[in-house]
Amino acid sequence: MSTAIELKRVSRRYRSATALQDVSLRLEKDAIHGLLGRNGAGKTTLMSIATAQDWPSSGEVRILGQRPHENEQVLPKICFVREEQRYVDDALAKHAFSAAAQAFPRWDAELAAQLAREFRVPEKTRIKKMSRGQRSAVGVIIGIASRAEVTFFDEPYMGLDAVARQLFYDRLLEDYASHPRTVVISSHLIDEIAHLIENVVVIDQGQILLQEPVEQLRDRAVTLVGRADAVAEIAGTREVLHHEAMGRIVRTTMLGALDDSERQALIERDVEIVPVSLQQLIVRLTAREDASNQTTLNPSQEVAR
Ligand SMILES: Nc1ncnc2c1ncn2[C@@H]1O[C@H](COP(=O)(O)OP(=O)(O)OP(=O)(O)O)[C@@H](O)[C@H]1O
Repeated sequence: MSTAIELKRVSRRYRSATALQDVSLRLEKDAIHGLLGRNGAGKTTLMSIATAQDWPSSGEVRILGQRPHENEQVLPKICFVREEQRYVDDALAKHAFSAAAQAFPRWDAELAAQLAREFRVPEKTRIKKMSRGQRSAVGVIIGIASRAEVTFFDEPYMGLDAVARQLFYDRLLEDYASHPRTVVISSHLIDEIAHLIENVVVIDQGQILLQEPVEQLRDRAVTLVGRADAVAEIAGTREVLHHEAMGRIVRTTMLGALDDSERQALIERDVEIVPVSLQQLIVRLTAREDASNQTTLNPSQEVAR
């Protein structure tokens, strides 16, 4: 595995808060990673430090094997799309795109123009005067068309409607397939980006709680729907993450994969196996992790909104 992003014991302390606490992380090159966590978990801080827009209080960062801070060799290879991006006062979208063309060597102007039409970005409205969704679209277009080797999207969907969000996911995946690169997306909409990401990183209170390939994570649990006695029989001594009863029918999410004989037994007893929601699984697993870390969090608190 080749590493694109590496943090070694990175901390970021503010006078009143510790945003990152001794974070060590290696993210694989040419993969799409999801950075998930509750409000204030440290996602933006981590991204700001990895993209050299902020300095760590201690620890080291390597992007494509180099320190990114004040490094003219590696900075053009990094794109950071964030909500509070500042633009020149009277800038139109085309001005932001020209600036991006200067900043990113692999910029594709035709792709940017095509995306601007698809996202319906107005040509003659100053970015400052655009709606929130239109401004987000400008950022998303820059993130995709920059083709930067390492691209960070910090909650890129703010203000984007459902059609525009789907367009973002589709176009990002298409362009990623033809131009592989390393992408990190922070999001609260876990199930919405689940099909996009290959690797999940969950951060909470400035620390990494979980890092795992999505497929592996999904295999950790199953959800069964069927008669209570049949489901209980299969569940056996497995750890139950979630349980709902609807009359005699129950819906139970439990840890542990099923073997062939258990699958056969489920068919015979008319118990259905349904896909586990990644959002549910992460919420439950991190609540468990929190409890075992003996933090003061209430286990019912959720990682995602
Ligand atoms: N400039 C700052 N001064 C003081 N504290 C800060 C500053 N920036 C961030 N923090 C604190 O650091 C912690 C992490 O903030 P960060 O913005 O990284 O979280 P986040 O995971 O991106 O949250 P959200 O999902 O709400 O955007 C929070 O407790 C926040 O209050």
